[in-house]
Amino acid sequence: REPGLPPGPPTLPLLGNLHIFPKEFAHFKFTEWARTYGGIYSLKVGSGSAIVLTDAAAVKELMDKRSGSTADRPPMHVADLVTGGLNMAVSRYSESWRTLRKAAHTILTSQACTNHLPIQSAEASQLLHDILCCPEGFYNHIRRYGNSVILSVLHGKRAPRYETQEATAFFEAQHEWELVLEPGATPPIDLIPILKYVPERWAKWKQDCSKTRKMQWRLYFGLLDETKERLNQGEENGCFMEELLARQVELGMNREMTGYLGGMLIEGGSDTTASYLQSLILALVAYPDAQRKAQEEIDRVIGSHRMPTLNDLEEMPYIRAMILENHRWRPVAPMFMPHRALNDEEYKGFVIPQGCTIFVNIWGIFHDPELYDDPENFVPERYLLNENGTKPGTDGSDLRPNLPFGVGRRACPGIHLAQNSININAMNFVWAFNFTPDTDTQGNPIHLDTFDYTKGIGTGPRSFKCKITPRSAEKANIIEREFLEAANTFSKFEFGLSEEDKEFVMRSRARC
Ligand code: HEM
Repeated sequence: REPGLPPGPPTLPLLGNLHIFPKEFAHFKFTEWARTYGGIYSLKVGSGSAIVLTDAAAVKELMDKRSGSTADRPPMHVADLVTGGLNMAVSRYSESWRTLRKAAHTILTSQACTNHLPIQSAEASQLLHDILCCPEGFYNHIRRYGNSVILSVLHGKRAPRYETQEATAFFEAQHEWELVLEPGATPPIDLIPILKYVPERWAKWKQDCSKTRKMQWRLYFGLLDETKERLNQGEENGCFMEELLARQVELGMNREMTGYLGGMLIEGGSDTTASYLQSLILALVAYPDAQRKAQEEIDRVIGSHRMPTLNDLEEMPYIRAMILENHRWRPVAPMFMPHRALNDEEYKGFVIPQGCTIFVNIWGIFHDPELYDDPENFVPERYLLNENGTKPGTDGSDLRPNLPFGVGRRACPGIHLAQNSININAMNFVWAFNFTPDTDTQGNPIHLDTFDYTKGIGTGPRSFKCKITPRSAEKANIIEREFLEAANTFSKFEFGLSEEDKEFVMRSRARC
């Protein structure tokens, strides 16, 4: 370990800490080390260094205030092979990243997302309807919802079923992409660059990259061409890609960048939103008191005769607290995405060397007993005390409520769209349903493992079982009615549907 680096676990010659570097669920090990080595510590990976931040003040200073110096991403050769360097989330802090990022900000403004609320609310009403008709399928209904919202808002084309061609194509391409990105799936190409030159026929990982690239291209550029076709025929529906195509030259985007931006935003927005909502259901089942309090509040504010709308949230401090608590309890990206230092930085006497990888261990911060009372449990009440949920007498001013969406120049550009989805559905869920544990053959509740999560940079609960029942016949009727009324909003996003999709749409609108 070079002088000036923050402390960290003991190293071995040549390997550094490589032999103990966690291959999965790194946030748990990183948090354990933080409790020993402190809020800023370092890991040696061969001759390279990684800095792990589990300290809110350090995150604020280094990642937000000095973002110009910490907004790079570590090089990832496999990502470049698949995306040609055009995936905004993993691409380096480069000219093309800046162009893509600017384009994303141009379309995903708060106002633009508000303009798309009708389709988001219509999709949310289908989600309630799907759960009402087939509660045991809730996990995939939510996944369909997450995907269909982003497909509609971005590409103007919705996925009425989980099996709709575009949804399936996305889930399959995404699965391949995640496999390619998984640590250990490829040789350490970024550490030993000569491996890049192994011919494809001898390198399975290169074949996997080509396969993933083809799958992504087919979907992303297929959607782009469909949007162009609709524009040519004068059938605009106001989706974001239409705007992007119209402003392509002004934004400095070529065809490849436009197609990839549209595609990578599906990646960024689809399963993240779904994972958040799946975690919320897990929490509602595992913490019945919190569920009851949220229901009491929504009953008081809304009653039984109508569904909630986004404007109602202002009147519901407990549900707002529950939404923040779900971000804290099970963050969708427990270590954000790795950043990289562009320059040497100095912080509290430590050196953060140029070129090092920086991990923001948001899990460790959100589960720090120094900051939060009873951090392992889902306790929305903490966010009624103050906006950061910290325990009395603690200074939480280095935190901020939107911290789960990332830091500095890399912070999530989809935050407005995501928050609208989260807010609408969180209210809908507690208004509409009771969520209880599944039972065994003797009728005993089955204990839920609230740590059974998927691996990866973005994580969510693995598929789990629970019982979901409507809270009243009146509410079930309102859900049916709202879903039928949504048909109007859906109609301009339902073109080119397969025969199976058309039949599904007809059947689902005929009866539950
Ligand atoms: C619950 C929902 C979501 C959460 C919690 C979330 C969180 C995050 C986080 C933590 C990052 C990494 C920030 C960093 O490295 O500092 C990120 C990046 C990103 N997110 Fe989201 N996100 C969500 C939804 C969305 C949606 C709906 C979209 C698209 C419409 C989206 C698009 C992106 C993109 C493109 C990036 C990469 C930004 C860059 O590297 O410049 N996300 N998000």
